[in-house]
Amino acid sequence: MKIINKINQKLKDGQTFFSFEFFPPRTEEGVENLFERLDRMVAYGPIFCDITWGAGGSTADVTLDIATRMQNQVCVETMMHLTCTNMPVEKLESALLEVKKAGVHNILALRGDPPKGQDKFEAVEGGFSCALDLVKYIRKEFGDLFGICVAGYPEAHPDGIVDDPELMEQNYWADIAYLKQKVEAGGELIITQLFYNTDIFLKFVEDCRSVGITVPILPGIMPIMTYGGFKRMTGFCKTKVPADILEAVEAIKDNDEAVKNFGVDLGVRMCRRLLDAGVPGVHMYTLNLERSAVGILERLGLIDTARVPKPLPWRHVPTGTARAAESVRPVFWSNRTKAYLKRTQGWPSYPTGRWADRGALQYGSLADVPQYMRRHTSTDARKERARAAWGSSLESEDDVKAVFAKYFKGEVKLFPWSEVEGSPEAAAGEEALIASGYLVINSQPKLNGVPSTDSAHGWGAPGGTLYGRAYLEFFCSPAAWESLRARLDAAPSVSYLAATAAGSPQGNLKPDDVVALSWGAFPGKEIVQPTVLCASSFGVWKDEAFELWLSEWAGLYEEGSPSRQLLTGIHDNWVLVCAVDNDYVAGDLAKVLLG
Ligand SMILES: Cc1cc2nc3c(=O)[nH]c(=O)nc-3n(C[C@H](O)[C@H](O)[C@H](O)COP(=O)(O)OP(=O)(O)OC[C@H]3O[C@@H](n4cnc5c(N)ncnc54)[C@H](O)[C@@H]3O)c2cc1C
Ligand SMILES: NC(=O)c1ccc[n+]([C@@H]2O[C@H](COP(=O)([O-])OP(=O)(O)OC[C@H]3O[C@@H](n4cnc5c(N)ncnc54)[C@H](O)[C@@H]3O)[C@@H](O)[C@H]2O)c1
Repeated sequence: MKIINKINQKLKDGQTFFSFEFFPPRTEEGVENLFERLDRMVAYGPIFCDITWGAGGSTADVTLDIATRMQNQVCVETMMHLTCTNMPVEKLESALLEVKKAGVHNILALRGDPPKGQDKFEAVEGGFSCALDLVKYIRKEFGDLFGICVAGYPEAHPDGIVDDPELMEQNYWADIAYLKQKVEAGGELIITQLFYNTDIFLKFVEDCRSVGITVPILPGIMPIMTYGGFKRMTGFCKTKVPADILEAVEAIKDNDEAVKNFGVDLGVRMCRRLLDAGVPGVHMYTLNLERSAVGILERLGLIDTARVPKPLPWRHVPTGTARAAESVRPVFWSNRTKAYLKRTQGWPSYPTGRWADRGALQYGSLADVPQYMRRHTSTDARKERARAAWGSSLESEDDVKAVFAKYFKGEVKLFPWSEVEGSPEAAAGEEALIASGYLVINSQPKLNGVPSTDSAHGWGAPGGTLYGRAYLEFFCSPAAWESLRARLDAAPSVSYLAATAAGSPQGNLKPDDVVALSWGAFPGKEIVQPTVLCASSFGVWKDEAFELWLSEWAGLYEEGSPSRQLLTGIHDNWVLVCAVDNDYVAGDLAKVLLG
């Protein structure tokens, strides 16, 4: 969906909004860290996130890949920066075709800075010499498909900043006249260069309006995070820093913590002034860091880190994309959303309703998701981190059990069966179950009439009432399975499925059974039923769940080592069980399992 349409809706509803800008990290490790941060920051509900295009096109492939993953895996409306530097038209066209295919339909069209070692911008052969040409090109070749944003300079573009006041004034107005051309050619939104004097920004907006530029103008806010970074950036951009700010920063320049805190205080003051003056939203230059941008927004009351909004129990897909209408997902992937989205790429949604044919669900093969099968072990640094969390060597099944226990107590934040770092939502009885030898990998608590605003289990709009059947999924040893199976068969309200790595699923659910696991009643709406246990998907999931023993965990240790043998043995012999207690009022699933 075009970002401008989302902004127009916010303007109509009188709601303030914010957005986050990121840049492509230089290493693979950095990219993975960025995605973890994105997961956390997107949960706060930015209206969009954008990713920069490295100077001179140096990060083209990484930027394209990150933009694609942001839109389709992190599920946030994404805008990609694109510049003309070193980009002949054919390269621009192929980049645009690639993002079009990936569903990234918002572009920040820029000229770009001159390549390193060159003072003046010169168009590459067969390329464009200014952002205006790029905007025109995108509109000519792609019609109205892309939402186009352009850059604005409240203090004029640095090339036009000169000492002579008369010439400066001329350059300032020439820049505004040129900005108007960019808008007339198709620019629907303006984001500005950083500034520290809010009066200058407000005057710039007024001046733009005076020449007939009517599109929204978002202030680019760069929180001061380090003294060095602040000096470098304001020097490079020729930013006018008010004397009181400069003095305050100079006085604390050797105290990094004080500089960061000052940056947050200043960001809050600047944004408050801008919002009070009628600016509709703020664009945060995050520099890929969380603390300052989130700190500012929290103090402005635009986000509440203690209550992160959750429209559904799982991350929703941006409106306007093919998956936007999706409202149901199988429970198995609840901690592996990205792998699920990858394996179901091309589905409009999980088939629901009376005529849905779930027997024919076509999941992508495991080979399509290598990135997500080695989430915690994809780089040496990650392997190191995972070994620190799960043990540098494992001697017995008790050592393995201890890792699960620590994860559910929140003492370990990494887990082979979860893409995200953090502590799982507590369900009933995991501790006792793990102590009894059940290696729990997923669970859902029994809910019977919990308010949708509940701090632990809430999701959806306020005013709703939530229900859920207790669900537990775990590996158990072949010896434990014998007696457990008899108890599960005898329990009147329990449905279950079980399988070994090599075997087919067995249990008391039929292949086309679907059990509702969570549902909510909201005023004026039909029942929403976002999580299900889908029997036909279990066969697909169990291969993934077993494979994670090997790709995420056993692979940390040397071939032939006792640790690797231990984990491979569990993979080869243990049973994966998923069980649901249909009695969400009086059922006690943990009791059935413990016997
Ligand atoms: C929000 C934002 C994001 C940015 N992101 C990136 C990024 O991801 N990657 C990156 O490399 N750089 C980025 N930049 C920097 C940007 O590429 C540079 O500032 C560059 O020097 C100018 O780009 P532009 O799109 O503003 O250029 P343009 O709009 O083309 O303008 C450049 C200058 O030339 C003048 N000019 C150009 N053509 C004409 C004309 N026909 N008539 C009159 N005047 C003209 C303009 O007035 C202006 O002074 C970003 C800048 C901003 C503000
Ligand atoms: N608003 C901007 O003007 C802006 C934004 C992004 C990038 N850029 C320029 O693009 C080029 C490539 O940037 P990169 O992402 O590869 O790495 P980088 O290391 O130069 O910049 C890292 C990040 O800092 C921020 N940033 C950099 N220059 C900025 C500026 N002048 N104003 C506001 N924010 C700025 C952006 O978020 C950028 O992604 C550089 O020349 C950079 O200065 C400018």
